[in-house]
Amino acid sequence: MRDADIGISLVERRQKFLQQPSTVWTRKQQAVCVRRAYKKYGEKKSPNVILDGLNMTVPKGCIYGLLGASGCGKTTLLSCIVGRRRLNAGEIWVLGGKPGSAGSGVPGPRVGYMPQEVALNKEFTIRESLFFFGWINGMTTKEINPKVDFLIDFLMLPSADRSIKNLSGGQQRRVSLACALLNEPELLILDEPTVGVDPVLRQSIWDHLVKICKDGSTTVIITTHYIDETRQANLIGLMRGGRLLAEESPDELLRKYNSESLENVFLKLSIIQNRGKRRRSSILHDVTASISVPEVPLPTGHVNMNFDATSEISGEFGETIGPPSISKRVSISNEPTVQTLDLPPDDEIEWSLKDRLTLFSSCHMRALIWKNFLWMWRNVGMMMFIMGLPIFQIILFCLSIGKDPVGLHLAIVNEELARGVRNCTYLPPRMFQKECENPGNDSVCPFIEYDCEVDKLSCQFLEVLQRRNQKLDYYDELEQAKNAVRRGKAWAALKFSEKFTEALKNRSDLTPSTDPVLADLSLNQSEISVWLDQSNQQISLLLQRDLWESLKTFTASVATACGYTPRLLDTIQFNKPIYGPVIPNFTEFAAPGVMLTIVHFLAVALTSGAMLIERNEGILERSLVSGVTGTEVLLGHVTCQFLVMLIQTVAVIGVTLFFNLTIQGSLLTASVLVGLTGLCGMCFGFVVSSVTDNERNATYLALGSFLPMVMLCGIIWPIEGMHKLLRGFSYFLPLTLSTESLRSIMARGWALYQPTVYIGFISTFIWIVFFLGFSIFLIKFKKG
Ligand SMILES: Nc1ncnc2c1ncn2[C@@H]1O[C@H](COP(=O)(O)OP(=O)(O)OP(=O)(O)O)[C@@H](O)[C@H]1O
Repeated sequence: MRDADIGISLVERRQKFLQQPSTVWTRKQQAVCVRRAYKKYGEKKSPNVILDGLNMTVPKGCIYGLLGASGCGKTTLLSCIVGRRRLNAGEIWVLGGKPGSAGSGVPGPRVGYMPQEVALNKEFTIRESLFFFGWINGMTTKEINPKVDFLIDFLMLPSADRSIKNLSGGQQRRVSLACALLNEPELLILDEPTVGVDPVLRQSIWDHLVKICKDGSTTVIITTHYIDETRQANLIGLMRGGRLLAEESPDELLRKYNSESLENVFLKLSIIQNRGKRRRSSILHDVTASISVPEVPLPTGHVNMNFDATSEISGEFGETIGPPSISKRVSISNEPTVQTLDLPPDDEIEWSLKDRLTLFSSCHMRALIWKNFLWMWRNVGMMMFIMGLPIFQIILFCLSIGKDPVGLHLAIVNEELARGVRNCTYLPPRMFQKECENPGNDSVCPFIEYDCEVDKLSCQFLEVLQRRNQKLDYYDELEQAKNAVRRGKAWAALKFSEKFTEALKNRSDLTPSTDPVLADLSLNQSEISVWLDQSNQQISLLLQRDLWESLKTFTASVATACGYTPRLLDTIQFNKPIYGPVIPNFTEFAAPGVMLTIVHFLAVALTSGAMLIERNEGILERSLVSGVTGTEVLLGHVTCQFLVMLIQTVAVIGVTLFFNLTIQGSLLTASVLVGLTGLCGMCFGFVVSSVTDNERNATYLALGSFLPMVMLCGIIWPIEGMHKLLRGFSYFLPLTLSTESLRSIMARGWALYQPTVYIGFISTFIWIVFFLGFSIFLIKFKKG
């Protein structure tokens, strides 16, 4: 306020303002000044125009009642004023600055905002809610305490320790009002604060507003559906069709329109506005014709409204006259004469380098971290579930995935044994006898120990095979065995010919001079014929491996028994592996990827859920209006959820150790990578919650990204087996390089200096920075 203005009344100040040319300086002296505001929603082709060249002037120290039908755009206008939505065109000055501009203090504690929705954490008590908003507005605990008592008493609220969720809708709105009043801001913006409030309390709320505005230090903009309660306002703005039909004091409006009530004034103004439009229906014409509207003199200096057939009435009063900035309607304003005046230069707001470089304020961070921890505490059951989930999932993985299948049925036809008795069941390995009634000599495999003189070598091979925990079912005929495979009763049919042993022994006698027919016969008879069910790759690969391994053991045993070196038939020697177990298993391969996927996606679910709750309940919006920045909100969540992630990381590594999964490398390096991946998931969760509007879409996005990630990041299948194009793309996904890195730490024992390992760390770090930056950008710039 200018020194010269101090001490003069609001009415005098307003008159003075109306008489002087409109300049940036005069606009900055108002609490709020909106000029030629244009705002639309929707597509370019069919825009839904909400503000259409609206002008509004709210002098400091006044109570401004913003009235209008439901859906006329009051909330939209207010959220543009507090800097949470952007105009498509036009300008807004709030407390001397442009909302959202550096150093304007808006959003910030200078503005108290009570949105239409309750915008409170339902799990918190009244006291906790007030403390949160007090702290983010820079108040100390000592300052808040007496205020809490006053507001509870004044707004007739129940005990301060009552949970918000246990309050009635009206009580919740009063707590919301208390949060806006708490820090006594310079500008109070209240969106329907008196809904559901009984008349006595409504009156005392108005009395309170009148009291705080009296000395000019507070300005109130209030929207309400109870038109007549705004009689106590200093100014009323009647909004319709994207503009203000009038902006006057209640008494002046009643006088000008010769009306008893403000509702009547609104009705008359609406009719005036409609007259300018082409008559859309005869009914509307009949209605408007039946109501008499007085000739209204316009304030000095303004031309009469020009109701031509193609234009609409803008109906502005005083300074509010202004042309729609974008629509092609006919202008009825004389303001252009004012606009052509040379405007004084814009005041530069002091904005130091320190302010620019400050990433977060300690009071905001304290309040946000406290709120997040309190939220977790109030949802302790859910938090325990979230922390326990990775343990449960890793246990499930270790118990169910990657172990060799056992008990697979093999259909055996061993023609070396007598018919009929081939169906007998064999006892477990090493007790290699048949459980047959009256077994004859030919009906049992005749030996346990290996002996060069044996006449049934097929039995020796089968014993070795049986030791690998597969089930051998005996059939008389090959066709029966094959049918067993066809019917799914067995995974393979194996046949030993009648002369298997003899032919096998004859193999060593084969020379180039042997009759080829005899040689061929001998080779055929000494072969084990196998028919596999290859419909399941894992099982058929395993059976092939078992058959090769059994054959190797069998030949080595026979060679030894016959006095040869066991390596006689070994032409390839697999030595002790350089990395990994002698018998590799899928668990060891998949474990690193599975661990990272679990930690990553649980973090996505946790953060996106928490952020969406905060945003959809309006708490985020309200905090941002109080001056909290997107960066601070994210940092607050990162701090709290990092703790959850630490617990999850320790749990995941602990379960891995418990199940004896190989961790050859440093436990610390592996844990840090798991933790970083969780952090990366957390930041992805922020992105998910920023780009989606509700939990359902967030779930679709998170689920939609889960499977491609699992498939493309080399978690269940080596990247080397992918299509060439996909392989290239896969390296740009968040879990690919980190999975490879963790696998190298766990299976190969590689340290951080190995490129594969540190590239995994670098890639995860880059993704964290990208996701975090992108979500900060979205929070900051994704405004309606
Ligand atoms: N984010 C949005 N996207 C598209 N349309 C929107 C959006 N927000 C509001 N609208 C539309 O803009 C119009 C004005 O909404 P707004 O909430 O500002 O009205 P209001 O005057 O505050 O209504 P009420 O008094 O019922 O709260 C409505 O038609 C609404 O459907």
